[in-house]
Amino acid sequence: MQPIISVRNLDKTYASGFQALKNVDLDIRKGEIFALLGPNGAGKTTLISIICGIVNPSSGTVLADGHDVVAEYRAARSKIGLVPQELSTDAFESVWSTVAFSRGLFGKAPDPAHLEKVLRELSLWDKKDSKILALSGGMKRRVLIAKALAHEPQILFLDEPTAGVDVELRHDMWQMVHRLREQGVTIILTTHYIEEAEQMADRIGVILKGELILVEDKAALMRKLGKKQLTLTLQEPLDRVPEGLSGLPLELSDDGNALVYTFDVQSERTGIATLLRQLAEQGVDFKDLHSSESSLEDIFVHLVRSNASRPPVDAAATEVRA
Ligand SMILES: Nc1ncnc2c1ncn2[C@@H]1O[C@H](COP(=O)(O)OP(=O)(O)OP(=O)(O)O)[C@@H](O)[C@H]1O
Repeated sequence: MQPIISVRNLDKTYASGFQALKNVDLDIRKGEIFALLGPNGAGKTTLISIICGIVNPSSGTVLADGHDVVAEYRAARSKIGLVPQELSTDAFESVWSTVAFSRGLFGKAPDPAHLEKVLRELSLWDKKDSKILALSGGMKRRVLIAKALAHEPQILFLDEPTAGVDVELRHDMWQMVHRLREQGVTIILTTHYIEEAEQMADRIGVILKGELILVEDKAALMRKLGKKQLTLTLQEPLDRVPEGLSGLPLELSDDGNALVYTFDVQSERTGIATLLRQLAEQGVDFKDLHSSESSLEDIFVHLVRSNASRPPVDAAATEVRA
């Protein structure tokens, strides 16, 4: 199937000389939930802004549903809904008129029934006549989503959708995302919250210093990079890992009450049988054991750390950062 978004050889150097994106290639599949992860300043917003036609690329191409986002801006943009991080709408407008205006921007005929559905789903219906300025921060976030959905986009971008929102709104957003996916909408979200990506995404892309260093199915990513740990709670505390066990990937907990054995999820042989035999030989008794798997967060921290020593993408980057 043709990807709904196709990014090729994308570079972005801002006027300051700062290279925010370097040679990004990315295909987004129709109907998937794609999470773009990366630390502050990695280039997530820049990438989204280019796909949405708000920022021009320095080189490379982006097609949204087959339309070039620069050459065929209007056609491409009409397929896309963008929920930005901040509201830059007229504070004196009512919720209804600002959302209706957003729909009109894309040349869509008025459709009060659709707008009502969107506002109801976002628990904004009883606020439809309120002025934006009179809304709470959370309600303003809901208005941003309503605006993005007003023209029935096939692709929805959510830039840090749940940063600073309360539990209820976060829950509502996740539900909304799943509902939209059921309707066939493709969703791309950026997030700092690994938990969010872990719970919601089908695929994950990791962006670091302007480079997309990894794109993977979430399940495969967790299988590939995930580690499992087996924790053995000891009968008697130890003050160090016994000599005879020193060749194994074992660590003693700080209080000396548990031994933690780490192994690859992928590898065929976990070494657990050997571990248990050697423990018995060394006379180490345990009263309990449990295993746990690394979270996406562990994987992400590991990725960022192991890439921390990479050189910046160009010399200008060093200057700006210095
Ligand atoms: N208009 C601009 N001019 C110069 N540099 C810019 C401009 N916009 C962004 N940058 C720089 O480009 C880099 C990437 O910024 P971007 O906003 O894309 O990152 P991000 O991954 O979205 O970060 P965050 O998680 O903090 O939102 C940053 O170092 C930023 O300072």
